[in-house]
Amino acid sequence: MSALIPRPVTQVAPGAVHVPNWLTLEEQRRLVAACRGWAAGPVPIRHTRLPRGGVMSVQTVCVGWHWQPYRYTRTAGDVNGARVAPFPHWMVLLGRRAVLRAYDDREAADAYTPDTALINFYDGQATMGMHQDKDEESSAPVVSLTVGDSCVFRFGNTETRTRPYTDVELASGDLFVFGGPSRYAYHGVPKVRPGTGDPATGLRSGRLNITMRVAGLTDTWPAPAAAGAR
Ligand SMILES: O=C(O)CCC(=O)C(=O)O
Ligand SMILES: [Fe+2]
Repeated sequence: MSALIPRPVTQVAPGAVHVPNWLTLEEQRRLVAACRGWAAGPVPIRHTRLPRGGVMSVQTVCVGWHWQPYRYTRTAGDVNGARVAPFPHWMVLLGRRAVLRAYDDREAADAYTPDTALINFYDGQATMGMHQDKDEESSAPVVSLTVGDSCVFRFGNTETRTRPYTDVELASGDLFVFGGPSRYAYHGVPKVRPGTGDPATGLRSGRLNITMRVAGLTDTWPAPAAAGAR
């Protein structure tokens, strides 16, 4: 297919849109570099511990608000107690462009102000079970980006974690947005395809996934003063 012809957008379910090859290689490179920085700190990337003692196979670091099962906080009490990195304005703008591309709705795009992102790193074995994203106070759409290895993204229904679902192949640069009637659909990643990513993104192996959301929370206390600033 000619590079000049935009690839079609696929509606997987009402409000759930897949846009293949949305990010340029340069944008993917910049995302990889930004995520590398966040993975190093102030809260290092880690396998999230689950309340019943398990650990997730995916590694996750958050910006804006820290997610741990099943709430958002400003500080990472389950990691090192540090405050998470701020949500950068350039990522707000990227989120708005994503919503505009997915829904072709300027008003919805302009109103979209993501304030948290989960950055997930999958090695060849990592998977994510079927779940709903429902710890946010807002029902604004979730914007998901893939860089690196492809995966099978299973997009289901709002009622059960089982069928009916659609298996979507998400490749490097792809955008997936789910909002509206699909905002609370169950979804998961049953399989990553090792070796399918282009090392030119800066990611030698594995799959990077960034999901932006609107946590919709307000701070009840001011940020702790920096050491020495009292
Ligand atoms: O890796 C993905 O594509 C999905 C990630 C996800 O569902 C989540 O972080 O809640
Ligand atoms: Fe999710």
